[in-house]
Amino acid sequence: MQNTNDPRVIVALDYPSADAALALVERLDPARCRVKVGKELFTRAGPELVRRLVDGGFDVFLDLKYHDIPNTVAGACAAAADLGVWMVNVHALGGRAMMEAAREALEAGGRRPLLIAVTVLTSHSEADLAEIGLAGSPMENVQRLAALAQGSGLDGVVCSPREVATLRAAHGEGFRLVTPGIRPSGAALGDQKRVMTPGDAIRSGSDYLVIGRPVTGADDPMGVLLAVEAEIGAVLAG
Ligand SMILES: O=c1ccn([C@@H]2O[C@H](COP(=O)(O)O)[C@@H](O)[C@H]2O)c(=O)[nH]1
Repeated sequence: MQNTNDPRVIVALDYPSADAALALVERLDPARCRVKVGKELFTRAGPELVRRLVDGGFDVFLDLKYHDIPNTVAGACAAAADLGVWMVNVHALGGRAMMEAAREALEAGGRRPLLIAVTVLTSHSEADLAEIGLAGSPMENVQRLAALAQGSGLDGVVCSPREVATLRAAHGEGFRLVTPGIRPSGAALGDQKRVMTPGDAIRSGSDYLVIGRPVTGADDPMGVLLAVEAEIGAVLAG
């Protein structure tokens, strides 16, 4: 079984209402997984739900991917910290000044959440990047943006599990690598393009695995979660 002091799975609560999210959350153990609130649920249910999850003992990753002028992002990060979240994120494409402003805003507060940056979305391929004017492979872009994020004082990045081994070698153990694009063997990819299985992601050195639809869209979400936990546990046990 995985180390319950530092659960590696972050369940993406991509639901259209607080009630739908809470129906799953009530079956989750905060000692065994973390939860992520993203744009859909936050826009529907707002800070009230985030507070409720925090009060329920969950480490909450507020995944709103802030990308705006530095002053605006700094204010948004301070507001996220006030909610008591465990982790908050920005887009690395917002640049150094924005990321530094976000970090400084969090350092000025009492309880400092982890601050990480999205590099290249896991739904993007090299062709998608070319279309928006970013030359090079996803790996090259992820490497460049991860270096910028670390240089701006951030705690880690969001990347696909496929880039984890390279980033781990470049940035060391303390730099958090958070990976969506997790698909248990045989699961539908949906819109994800750069994916790995839970076991392979852990083997590659991923710190935290973000898993949404394979769990939330399953007939038996808890069964899928237990299988993911067992797959991770087997890798961690060596
Ligand atoms: O590059 C990124 C950044 C964030 N996400 C988020 O992770 C989950 C993944 O959900 P699945 O259903 O397991 O695909 C989702 O909330 C995304 O907003 C990402 O997928 N890729």
